[in-house]
Amino acid sequence: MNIVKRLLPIIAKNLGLQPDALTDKFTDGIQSIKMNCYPPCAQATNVVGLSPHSDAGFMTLVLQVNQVQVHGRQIRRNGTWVFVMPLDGAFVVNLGDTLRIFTNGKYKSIEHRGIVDTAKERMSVAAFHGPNMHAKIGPLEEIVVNEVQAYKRVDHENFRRLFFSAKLIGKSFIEQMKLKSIS
Ligand SMILES: O=C(O)CCC(=O)C(=O)O
Ligand SMILES: [Fe+2]
Repeated sequence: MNIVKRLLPIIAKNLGLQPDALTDKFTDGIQSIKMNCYPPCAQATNVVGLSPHSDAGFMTLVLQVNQVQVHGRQIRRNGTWVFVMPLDGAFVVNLGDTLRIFTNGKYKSIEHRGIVDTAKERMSVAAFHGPNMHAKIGPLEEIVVNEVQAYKRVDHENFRRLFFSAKLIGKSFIEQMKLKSIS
């Protein structure tokens, strides 16, 4: 959580906001950890490792824990799946849907998926970071005074309920959060 907290004033500054614009939301913010294991599969091209999705939280730090350089992770860029190779000792940072919503779409959450290898096992640890449960999930007021609000504003609890009841299908979850008047 400390890494994310250090990035908050930098993101706020980048958006032209006061440095503490995001700080309060991350007092007692939520952090959860998930471990992923992708065993090798001879029929790798016929199976799914992890379905395409964007993470619902604010920011995810992903660490590949075994040192094998495998083609295990892809992001979708301009409609094409691109491999993201791990760097030794470095996190991969995913921007999540909550960051996208807070910034009214200025920061894009990234669609990604897990790929299985024919010969090598891959393991990763994903640390998901989100605001506290009192924070509303919606575009920051300071941003939407000057522009059209693109996403709904909901209670954090409802937001999480919506996410966990949705299927992991690409960007379908964030689509639900869009306001209908926005194409
Ligand atoms: O294993 C990976 O690199 C991806 C993990 C992931 O996207 C997730 O757990 O949400
Ligand atoms: Fe993910």
